[in-house]
Amino acid sequence: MTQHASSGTVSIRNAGKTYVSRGRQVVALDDCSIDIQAGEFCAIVGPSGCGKSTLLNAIAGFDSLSAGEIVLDERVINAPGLRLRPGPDRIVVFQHDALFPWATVRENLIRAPMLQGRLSEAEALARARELLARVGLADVEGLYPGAMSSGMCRRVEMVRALLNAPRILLLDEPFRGMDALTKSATHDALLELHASTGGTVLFITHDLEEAIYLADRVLVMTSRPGRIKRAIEVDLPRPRHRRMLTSGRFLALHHIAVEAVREEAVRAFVSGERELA
Ligand SMILES: Nc1ncnc2c1ncn2[C@@H]1O[C@H](COP(=O)(O)OP(=O)(O)OP(=O)(O)O)[C@@H](O)[C@H]1O
Repeated sequence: MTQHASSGTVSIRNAGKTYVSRGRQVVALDDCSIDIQAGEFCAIVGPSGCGKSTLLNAIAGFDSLSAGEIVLDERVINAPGLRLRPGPDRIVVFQHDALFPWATVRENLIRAPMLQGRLSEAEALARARELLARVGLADVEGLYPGAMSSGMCRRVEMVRALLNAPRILLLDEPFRGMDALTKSATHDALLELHASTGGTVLFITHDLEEAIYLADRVLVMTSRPGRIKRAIEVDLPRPRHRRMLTSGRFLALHHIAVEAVREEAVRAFVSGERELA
């Protein structure tokens, strides 16, 4: 099961992405560079439209870079002209529901590893049950997604992603729109899964509190064209607990992140005004 998870080093080197839409060029990323260590939990924050999803999609292999390269465990996975190969080594969890509605939780979980021949049915089921128990869902395997809350579905999706033992788990605002209690329980489920599987995680969010609570490093992106403006080391101990949210250190980190993002949001606003002028 852990054939990928012991690795997961990502190098983003001078990445650039320019979209051409209706004859107009949009430079989403420019000279964006960062190294992410194996097992590291990084959160990416930044103003709306700064290129966060573009970067995540480039790592996932959904869209090509226009410049630079992305290297995963010494293999170039994205560069201009390179044939992209998205696969189970890089799994994305989105905000919207992605479970098969016509299949039970058990079928949703064990299908891919069995079809790929990586795990037998018994192995997949044992691993699925172990991970479900870790996120407080020991008794849901016979349910259909329609019978579960969004928070439960998102936890099952994270378990499904990790059953594929990805080198990197990519999450694009997966908890957006959840109520505070559900969000908090889902944070702790993700932390538990990260602690027990040890894989690399890249998590996009607008919620700076969430970013600091979960991550080892918070990467703040500039306004478009996006690049990494600042990497904030989150030196809070693990395991994380909700009571840390009110600690002096947490509040200091939050202040640093808010200021960094605010600066970029203002810059985006000003450049938007100039574009309109
Ligand atoms: N397929 C596309 N074609 C043209 N422009 C695009 C395309 N996808 C994204 N863009 C533009 O690229 C820029 C970056 O978009 P992206 O979705 O990566 O930003 P983001 O930081 O994830 O935004 P948000 O926080 O609002 O989700 C935006 O200006 C967006 O309009």
